[in-house]
Amino acid sequence: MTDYYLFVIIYYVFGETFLRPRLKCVDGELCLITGAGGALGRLFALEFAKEGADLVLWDCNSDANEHTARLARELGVQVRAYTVDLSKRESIYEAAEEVRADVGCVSILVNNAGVVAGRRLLDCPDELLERTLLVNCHALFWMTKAFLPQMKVKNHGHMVTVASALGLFSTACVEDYCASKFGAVGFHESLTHELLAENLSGIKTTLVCPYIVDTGMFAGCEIRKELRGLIPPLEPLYTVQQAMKAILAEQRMICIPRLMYIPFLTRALLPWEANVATYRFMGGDKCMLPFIKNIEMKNSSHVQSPLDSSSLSQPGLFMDKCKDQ
Ligand SMILES: NC(=O)C1=CN([C@@H]2O[C@H](COP(=O)(O)OP(=O)(O)OC[C@H]3O[C@@H](n4cnc5c(N)ncnc54)[C@H](OP(=O)(O)O)[C@@H]3O)[C@@H](O)[C@H]2O)C=CC1
Ligand SMILES: CC1=C(/C=C/C(C)=C/C=C/C(C)=C/C=O)C(C)(C)CCC1
Repeated sequence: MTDYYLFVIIYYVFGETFLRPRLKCVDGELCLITGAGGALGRLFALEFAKEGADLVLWDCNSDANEHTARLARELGVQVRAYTVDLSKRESIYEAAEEVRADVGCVSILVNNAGVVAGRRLLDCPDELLERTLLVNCHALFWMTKAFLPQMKVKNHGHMVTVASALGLFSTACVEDYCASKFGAVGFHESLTHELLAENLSGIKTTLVCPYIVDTGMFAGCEIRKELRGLIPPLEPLYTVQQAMKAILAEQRMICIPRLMYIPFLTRALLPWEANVATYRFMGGDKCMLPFIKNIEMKNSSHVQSPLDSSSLSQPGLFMDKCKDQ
């Protein structure tokens, strides 16, 4: 018995590190992507379309979502776009009903949509902090309740959670975001254990934890100048291609780049003060300050108008277009 588990542990440690995994085929699967109008969501849609999966695209930004849908249709797959506000449970359940009636059972769910308040906690309107938790974390509950039951019936499916490196270790001034992404990681892991405990081995899970990606969401966030060449912000396409490889290999988790496993491990292994010293040395302690300053500057130079849609996608701006729907 002990020998068996020892063998299994060694097999997976070395297997995952050294063996080239076989990639699964998702041709003909129905894949739902949230935040599909955004940078990574759009790229996920196009990568899944290239693999032959039909798509259901959700976003609160109808124009951006439709744009993704048009691009994906050009690749020859079936695509339906839905305007959904993920911060509202009812909006999720209603859209899920519509999807079931329109196209049937979703077999791959990519929970990708995410937001950040982008303000210092004490300066941030409560609603903006709440929104981060609702979109990045609570929505995972409702999405799972809406789509997992059909996967369970067939013991077939794949749940992908796009979390963040900031769901594995944290930094200053993004309390809302870290709380939501640590929540997403915990949710994802617990769900994975539950599926395994129920012997539902046909339902796969993948957790995606990227470092800064050059999509504009964290524009300005930077570490110490001398180290920026060593750990540069990630290209969006590279990020999604790495995530796709992990998904198709049915890998349980991926940090992008792999270097991000180091702060994840040292957070747990080193004494707190040693981690603080490392953060200070690498500029990880104040990396969010220029990002927040950026948003403050945009907010202060912006005359707020409900008709001015250019303001709405910027994090930290109090007007939230989703609220108007
Ligand atoms: N960019 C980065 O540095 C990193 C990002 N991530 C994660 O990757 C994911 C994608 O990020 P990225 O592509 O950069 O972000 P984007 O802002 O480009 O895309 C997010 C999309 O989600 C949409 N969205 C926001 N709120 C809601 C809502 N309430 N209901 C429905 N849709 C909503 C956005 O619409 P709108 O634009 O109109 O608000 C946007 O289209 C997020 O989960 C993010 O946390 C992880 C690590 C690093
Ligand atoms: C804290 C810290 C670092 C910086 C991390 C950063 C800057 C992460 C940004 C992540 C983002 C923006 C994720 C979005 O989801 C280092 C230098 C890697 C190592 C030391 C600890």
